Amino acid sequence: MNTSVTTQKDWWPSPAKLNLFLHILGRYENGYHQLQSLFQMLDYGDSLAFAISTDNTEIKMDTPLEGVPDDENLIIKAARLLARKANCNKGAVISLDKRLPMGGGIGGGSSNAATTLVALNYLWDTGLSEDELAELGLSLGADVPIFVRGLTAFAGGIGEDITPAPQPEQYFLVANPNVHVSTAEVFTSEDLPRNTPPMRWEDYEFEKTWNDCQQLVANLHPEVANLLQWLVHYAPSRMTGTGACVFATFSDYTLAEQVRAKMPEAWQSFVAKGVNRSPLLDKLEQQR
Ligand SMILES: C[C@@](CO)(OP(=O)(O)O)[C@H](O)COP(=O)(O)OP(=O)(O)OC[C@H]1O[C@@H](n2ccc(N)nc2=O)[C@H](O)[C@@H]1O
Ligand SMILES: Nc1ncnc2c1ncn2[C@@H]1O[C@H](COP(=O)(O)OP(=O)(O)O)[C@@H](O)[C@H]1O
Repeated sequence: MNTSVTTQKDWWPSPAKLNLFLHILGRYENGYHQLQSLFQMLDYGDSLAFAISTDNTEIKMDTPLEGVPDDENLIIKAARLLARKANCNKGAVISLDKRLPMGGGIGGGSSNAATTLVALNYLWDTGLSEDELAELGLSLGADVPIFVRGLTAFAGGIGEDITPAPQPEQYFLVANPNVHVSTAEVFTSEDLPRNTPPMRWEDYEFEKTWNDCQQLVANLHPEVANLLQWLVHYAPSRMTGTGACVFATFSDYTLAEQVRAKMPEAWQSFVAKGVNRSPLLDKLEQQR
């Protein structure tokens, strides 16, 4: 008799974001930059599953991430941080289904950390509030709180000062020029503009904004410039975050897919819908 039992994994979404614009206003004394941005949540991303243990406190990946040792994986860091903060005596074996390019400016690592905090807080029953999770997340990266909150939002400060900003329904063709851009490298460059005047959120219009990192990154990596030049032929296009991914905006899904079909194969790409509420929030609500 076959006694093996297969239990289906319960997957938690870890969505990508786009920075629809990114203005750099200045630099704080600690080296971090004061910015203004619009973080658009997408319905597309990685997924994480958590097997909880109640008899030991071990936290480990069962799907190691190529090039990222477990001790440096933001998923493991987030889980350990939560366990410490909440004096948790449980463990977890974590699976990651990675779809998002790493270091692409679409927030994969930060989103993985936020999903880990939100999911384990529920599965371990550690009872932290959303504010407490966002604060914990900030110590892992400037982008983690916005993924914990899970809303399309304007962000100020270093990215943690969040104002929800629902956007009209749009589709995004997101493409990866296959170059890795380090966020730290961009922010330490002498050539980065750092003097964009502050903008009132109510004055936001896509056409009147830009990404202050785009020119620098396009100069450093001609592939980014080539990709932008190709996309802008079809739709308004811009780089996200500190790069290297680039997006083009469409009001129609089919049109976005048609342009994607024409794209040279060297550029990996996907079409995603912009959402005002992250799929992570929906997943959490389904549990309750
Ligand atoms: C600027 C954004 C826009 O989304 O770039 P992307 O990483 O998404 O491309 C993010 O806020 C990045 O957030 P995140 O990637 O979490 O940043 P962190 O790990 O905290 O910091 C990475 C590096 O960027 C610098 N940094 C980050 C945020 C900020 N407001 N000013 C900075 O100068 C830090 O000095 C650090 O060396
Ligand atoms: N779980 C993770 N997923 C992705 N990257 C991770 C993860 N843990 C650590 N990292 C590191 O964080 C870096 C930035 O990753 P990511 O958040 O995907 O890019 P970006 O901040 O440009 O959107 C990666 O190059 C990688 O070294």
